[in-house]
Amino acid sequence: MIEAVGLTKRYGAKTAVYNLSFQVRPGMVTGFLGPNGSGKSTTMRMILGLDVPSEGLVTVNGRPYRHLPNAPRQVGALLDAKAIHGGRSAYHHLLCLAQLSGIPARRVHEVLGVVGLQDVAKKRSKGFSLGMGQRLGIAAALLGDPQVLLFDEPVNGLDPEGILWIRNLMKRLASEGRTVFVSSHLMSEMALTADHLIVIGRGQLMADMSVKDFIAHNSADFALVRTPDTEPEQRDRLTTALTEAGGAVRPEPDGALRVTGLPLPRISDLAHEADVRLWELSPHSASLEEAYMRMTQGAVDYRSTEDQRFGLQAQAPAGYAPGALPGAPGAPGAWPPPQGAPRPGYAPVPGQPAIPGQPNPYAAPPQQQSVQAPAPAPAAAPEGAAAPSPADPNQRDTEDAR
Ligand SMILES: Nc1ncnc2c1ncn2[C@@H]1O[C@H](COP(=O)(O)OP(=O)(O)OP(=O)(O)O)[C@@H](O)[C@H]1O
Repeated sequence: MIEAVGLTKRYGAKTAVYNLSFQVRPGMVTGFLGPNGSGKSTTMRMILGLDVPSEGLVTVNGRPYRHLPNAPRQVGALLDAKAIHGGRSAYHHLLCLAQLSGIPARRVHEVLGVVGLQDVAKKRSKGFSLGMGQRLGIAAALLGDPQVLLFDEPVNGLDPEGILWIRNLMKRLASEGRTVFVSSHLMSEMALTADHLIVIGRGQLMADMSVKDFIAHNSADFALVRTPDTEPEQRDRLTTALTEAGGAVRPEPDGALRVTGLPLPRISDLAHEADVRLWELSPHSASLEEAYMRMTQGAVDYRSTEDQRFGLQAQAPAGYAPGALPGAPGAPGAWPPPQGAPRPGYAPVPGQPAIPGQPNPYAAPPQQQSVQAPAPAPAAAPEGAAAPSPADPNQRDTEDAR
């Protein structure tokens, strides 16, 4: 179990992590998500005692990492796969680590097999591809057979086969009762791998909940409605009828209508009453990626001028005056938003109005949830965002089930 309480890290004037409190429990894979520069690596470094918190505390199995007896046997981590002495072979790299922690040499052979590097164990690691380096880093994390594992972007550089392998590995480690904490930018991968999510934005906790709840709380279910292409007036008539009935209607690029706020049978009845034929009426749920984009919209430091994310927001409620892009000073999505102001950077929280005093038209049935509106904290745009790496060939491990 990993537990953070009021964890804060400042680098001079820069607050990288602010007042983070969360628990990472054993027996499940917990995904750690956040935009570039949101403080994920800093948090992981503090968990591992590589950075000292400015305030607060983080413990592993009840103790700060530096106070853990024989820490490498309790905690394994992949932080930076490139942090390897390139002149050493994979075998010798692992053997050195094992000897430092009193781990028997036979364990080196075991982990080389687990990660599929047994055939290149004697080769110098400087000739390794990015994916092979990732596997070597994972082998090092597994060396002490630890109960707690941290992986920072473990699928970085892995090809589809490698990604599948690591997905299965993490699930297996969690099913053995271990604590598995993994950061990733790949939402589709997290949706398949993680059971639970901790999401941060600009160093602050934004969500701590199951993947299922996260999607339910941060995405509005919607209906896709399609009228005959050849009769645009039917589409206009239906748009009017649905809007008058309280639905929010947004045209899709392919000519369909995306409708929120009305149940499917009601849409069907309204179409019938308006004498409109339907070619499609289908229910849809947002993906984890869409839910994540909606939640973190206001907490992104780096954004292309061609970024399409704005379109992922739920349509603004009546009376809402859109302004500059979220994050711009003085814009509705500026960080931190003024007290009580609408938050265009976030999907309306289910059960809560997007604008105080007005109903939330996209609301799912009210449920208990723990999305947190970050408290004001000093934050400035960090430098140097890492780009995802292309896939590259990798080895196959001895435990590959396929
Ligand atoms: N040693 C340091 N000195 C000064 N600032 C730092 C240091 N380490 C991190 N930061 C800053 O703290 C912020 C959080 O960085 P961090 O690397 O933890 O984010 P991240 O979420 O891991 O980002 P990414 O997803 O891009 O890897 C960034 O603004 C970064 O520039």
